Amino acid sequence: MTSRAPTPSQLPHCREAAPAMLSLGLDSSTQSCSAIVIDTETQTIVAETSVNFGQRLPHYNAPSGFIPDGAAGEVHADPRMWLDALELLFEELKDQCELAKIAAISGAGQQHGSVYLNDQWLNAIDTLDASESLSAQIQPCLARRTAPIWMDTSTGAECREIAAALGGDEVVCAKSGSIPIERFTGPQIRRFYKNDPAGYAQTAHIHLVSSFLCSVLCGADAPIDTGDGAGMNLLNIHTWDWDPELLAATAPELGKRLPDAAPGNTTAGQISEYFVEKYGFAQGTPITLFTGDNPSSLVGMGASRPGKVVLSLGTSDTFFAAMPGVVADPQGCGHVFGNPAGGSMSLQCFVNGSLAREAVKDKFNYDWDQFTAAFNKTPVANDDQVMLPFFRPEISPRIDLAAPILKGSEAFENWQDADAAIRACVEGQFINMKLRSDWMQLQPEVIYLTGGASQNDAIAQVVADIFQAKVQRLAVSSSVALGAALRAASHTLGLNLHQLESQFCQPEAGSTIEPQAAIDSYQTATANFSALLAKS
Ligand SMILES: Nc1ncnc2c1ncn2[C@@H]1O[C@H](COP(=O)(O)OP(=O)(O)O)[C@@H](O)[C@H]1O
Ligand SMILES: O=C(CO)[C@@H](O)[C@H](O)COP(=O)(O)O
Repeated sequence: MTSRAPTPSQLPHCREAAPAMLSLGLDSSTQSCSAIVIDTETQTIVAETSVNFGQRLPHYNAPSGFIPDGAAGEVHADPRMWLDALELLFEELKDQCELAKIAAISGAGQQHGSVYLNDQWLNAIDTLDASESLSAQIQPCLARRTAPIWMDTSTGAECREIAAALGGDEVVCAKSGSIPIERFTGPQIRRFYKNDPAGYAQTAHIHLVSSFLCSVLCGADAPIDTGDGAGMNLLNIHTWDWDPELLAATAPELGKRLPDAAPGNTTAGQISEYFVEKYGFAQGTPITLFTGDNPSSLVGMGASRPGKVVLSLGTSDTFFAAMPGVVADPQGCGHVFGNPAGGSMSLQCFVNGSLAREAVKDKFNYDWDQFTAAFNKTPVANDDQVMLPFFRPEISPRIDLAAPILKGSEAFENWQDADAAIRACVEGQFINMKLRSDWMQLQPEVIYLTGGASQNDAIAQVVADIFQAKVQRLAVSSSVALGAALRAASHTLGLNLHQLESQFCQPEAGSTIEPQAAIDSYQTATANFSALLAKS
């Protein structure tokens, strides 16, 4: 997530204070890999840095973190890019803070993405040579050159097959917390097994992005935590363990290819010698299981206990909250994931998030300032002209686009009015979000905003107006990495997680945005949106 937190040099005591209780949180999300180091004694941020994949590693040809123009809905990324970014990140981090003083480590990865490894994997990560790069040494272990990620929509047939084998979408949803979903790892594994049986046969281990990176850091196979594991259509959300029927419906002998599933507050291992020698971490530093970026953000937003609603505007837009019990979406669009602090969380994901906003911005060659200024030049609710802001297939609601096109009301089809189109796109996104998140039965008075687009006050104002709720941002904006640092500190240093959340997850002073529009301002626009959607 993009950083707005004070830099270490702006923070008092950050280098001088005795850093006895330092905890490192990592975040490998869609577009960047980020790190934050917190000092739990002085309650300060010691270091923070981020590596943008597209900007820093352009040779992977993934300007937004994924390889563009995949066939048949495929969206993949190169795992070597994530490894190179991790090394760049540690290079930068060691200039900001003495890594030997870090006592606890955890992390998070973009959800659902899967890495396929052959039988050389365990030996390779156990015997890494610090004079070589991670990517060069792990490349020979890749049984599949690239990793399908959460934007991949190529598995419609496999979703139907898994549902049929189990007795319907509802059965899969009751077991796994979600109906079979194209981007989820189980359907992705099934497609790989069907399309490339030889590649599947060579695959000895399958990891999520989170458990892959955790394993590399430990030099040993790490379990998949229940927060991220629930995004696979393979984990049973009642036992929080792999479900034999889901495994059998997905691919043969899948169970032996998966690591264990375990709760997030489990020690994965100790940092491997490679990172001790190359970057100066202390030998034996414990690593807590990694989780998905959204479950991690739940903690980093101070929302791991039910009561707070979080809206993350990263590459995807996600709306989520910790739940007192298991609450599943009757329409089958939403998901139940494990809450890293215990219990579960509900989440609704909108694939057309930041990249859709960027598409409208780029269409008019605007920068973010011009994009933001458009909201001052246009009326709230845009005279009730709405747009269906779907530039790529969407899950919330399900929209399969043969070719990515913008669906809009007639007023926008000719793209005459840039400012109105920008407002219509953003308003369409949040009208849609309000309609799709009703199943969680949350009527938040405050929405906690995070992710790269959360810094945009105009977008935050639209959220406040449509949800008729206050919007707040936190002082530390990298909530995924912060959540990982807090989880590691709690688990390894024995500190109370909720106390850590109240220390580190405070609203940014003056960041509250109140609703300005009248309560019924979006009534007609919402009806128009629903009508347009029904016609599409
Ligand atoms: N000023 C801004 N206004 C709106 N969106 C922004 C702004 N700055 C950055 N963004 C969006 O933030 C997105 C990246 O968010 P980030 O949380 O870093 O993503 P991820 O965690 O998925 O890698 C970019 O795709 C960009 O569109
Ligand atoms: O698919 C989902 C959640 O189900 C996405 O939210 C991914 O987890 C990617 O997250 P960002 O990189 O957009 O934060």
